[in-house]
Amino acid sequence: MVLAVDVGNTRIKAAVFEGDILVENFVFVKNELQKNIQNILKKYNKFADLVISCVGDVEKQSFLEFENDLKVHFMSHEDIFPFVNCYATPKTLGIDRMVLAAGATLQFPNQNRLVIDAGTCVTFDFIDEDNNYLGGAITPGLRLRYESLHNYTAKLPLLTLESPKGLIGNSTSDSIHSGVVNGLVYEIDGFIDEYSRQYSNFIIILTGGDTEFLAKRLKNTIFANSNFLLESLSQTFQYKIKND
Ligand SMILES: Nc1ncnc2c1ncn2[C@@H]1O[C@H](COP(=O)(O)OP(=O)(O)O)[C@@H](O)[C@H]1O
Ligand SMILES: CC(C)(COP(=O)(O)O)[C@@H](O)C(=O)NCCC(=O)O
Ligand SMILES: [K+]
Repeated sequence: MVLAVDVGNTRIKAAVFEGDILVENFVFVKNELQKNIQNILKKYNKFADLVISCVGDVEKQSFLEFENDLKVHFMSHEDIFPFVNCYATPKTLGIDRMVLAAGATLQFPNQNRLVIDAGTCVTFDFIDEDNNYLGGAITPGLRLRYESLHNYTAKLPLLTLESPKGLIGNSTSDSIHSGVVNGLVYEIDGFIDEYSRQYSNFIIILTGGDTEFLAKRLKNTIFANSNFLLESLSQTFQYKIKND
């Protein structure tokens, strides 16, 4: 069994894999990392590997204490990936984005792929049909947009995610919900439309904490899978073992 852990900038996601099958998944916050991992290890008690993709500020040491129980692998830029990295600054590319690109390459062979990860930030990653990772875009995610409006103004309240009542916000809160939610939805659809002008055919994968909320609001057809990063992490790890 493999325990895959994704440390994002907001939350930590973990999933238990038996071969390719996702058996159970977990979400927790940074300061409950060790307690949660311990509980998962105790519950299944037959893990061989712990594989981690980390872009959040969690110390490596927090995972190394589990080395007595299983093998601990941190995905890194030095690993083998199934695509050619054409990013001009490959060493600064988020390891989560590399894992997403690897998952898209392995799961959807011989086609152009656009991966959209709606987490703390919304990231776009494009891998062409020849398996060249070209790059993409980074923009603030939904919660970050609400927080920025509050943190950088004197008068705007901090609101939590809500469906806008319509296009035209008729109060401060309605205006914020329309701006944040409609704004991101139009942005994503706008990006997809622009990609469509350059590439006649590509599949779109949407993942991250805001997947469900966004999926039903986009006009474009996408393949929505909240677990895509964890599944990709497990697949990238298997790929690394086979090709090392
Ligand atoms: N319990 C929660 N806590 C924080 N964010 C949440 C929660 N549930 C859903 N979200 C949404 O998930 C997004 C963050 O996604 P996530 O995948 O956890 O980010 P990251 O991978 O960057 O840690 C936020 O924009 C927020 O709207
Ligand atoms: C862009 C990110 C902050 C996204 O993080 P997340 O929203 O998943 O927490 C992360 O992929 C990162 O730190 N990237 C480094 C810069 C780059 O990818 O070019
Ligand atoms: K992201």
